[in-house]
Amino acid sequence: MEFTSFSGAKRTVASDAARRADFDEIPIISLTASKEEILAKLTDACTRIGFFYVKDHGVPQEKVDRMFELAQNFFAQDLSKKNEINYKKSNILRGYEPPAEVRTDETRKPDLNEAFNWGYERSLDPLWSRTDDTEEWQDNPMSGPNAWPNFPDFKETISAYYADVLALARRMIRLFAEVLLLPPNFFDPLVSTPGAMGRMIHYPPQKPSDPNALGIGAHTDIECFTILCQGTVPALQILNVNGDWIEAPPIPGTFVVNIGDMLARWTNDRFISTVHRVWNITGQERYSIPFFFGVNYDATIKTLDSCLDEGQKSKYEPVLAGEYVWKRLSKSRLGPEEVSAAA
Ligand SMILES: O=C(O)CCC(=O)C(=O)O
Ligand SMILES: [Fe+2]
Repeated sequence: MEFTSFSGAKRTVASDAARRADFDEIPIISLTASKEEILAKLTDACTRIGFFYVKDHGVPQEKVDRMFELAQNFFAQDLSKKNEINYKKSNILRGYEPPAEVRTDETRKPDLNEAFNWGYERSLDPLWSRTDDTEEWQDNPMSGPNAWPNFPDFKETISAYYADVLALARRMIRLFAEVLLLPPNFFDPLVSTPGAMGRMIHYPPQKPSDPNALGIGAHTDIECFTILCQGTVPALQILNVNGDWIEAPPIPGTFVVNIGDMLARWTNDRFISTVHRVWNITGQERYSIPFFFGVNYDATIKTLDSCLDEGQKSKYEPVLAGEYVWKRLSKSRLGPEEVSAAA
């Protein structure tokens, strides 16, 4: 079987069945280890696997727990209530996505999950909100206001979590800069108002007999990297280099971090953006909270010279971050006519 991701990359898939990851197949990196150890483990994980767990990350468990409680309560509402903020009412795809509408893997049925999506606002960013409470949207297809629901403590709960994960992401991108032998602050000016989107996702249990309808179809992530909080129900699977699906179960106190296509483009695939999917055959409701960290939407992603050998050309054309994210997200969420009308 061959699978083509939205980024155009082709991967071989040996079989639809998944197996448990062997020890060390998805490394666990402690962020309180020595810098030397962190950089060595990150280098290996980013260049060989594209996925790893982080522990000792500094985000308090209470903030995580409150997010999962919020997710359960929010998704328990009637569909009509949730649809008051349907993402099709937002011209930047923010708000509520009902089940079976988004087709992340174009070759299969739409995803079974329902989700709430929100994006960066200065009012959510401690770097800005202490000094400035005006929002200034950048001139690109992804910047703009969120679609917050009328639901108790919604924005407050999300703000508390998002601020900490945003700080963690800015810390991680400094580490990635060092892995790439760049100055640690290389990316800092590019993440002052970053394209940083959060999602709360609910995956209903599904029958194992229909692998064509998945919680979320096979895909690679779009942004630089993802910080995923998995909750307690295992269902995430990643495609290893041999074309085998391996399970990446939740580990208490950790986040899963995976490299996305922006960092793959930046590094000419020295950093690997790995295909993954969610297949929830546990019989339980599953909730997860990914955070997708990209650069400012007006930044250009052009392969770093240090990732090209002398005279080597990049596989990737330079792209404007906001346009790239819009193209990819709208492809799976809007019909082709709506995408060209909105372009
Ligand atoms: O829910 C998960 O475990 C993964 C979600 C995911 O891959 C995504 O939203 O891109
Ligand atoms: Fe993903």
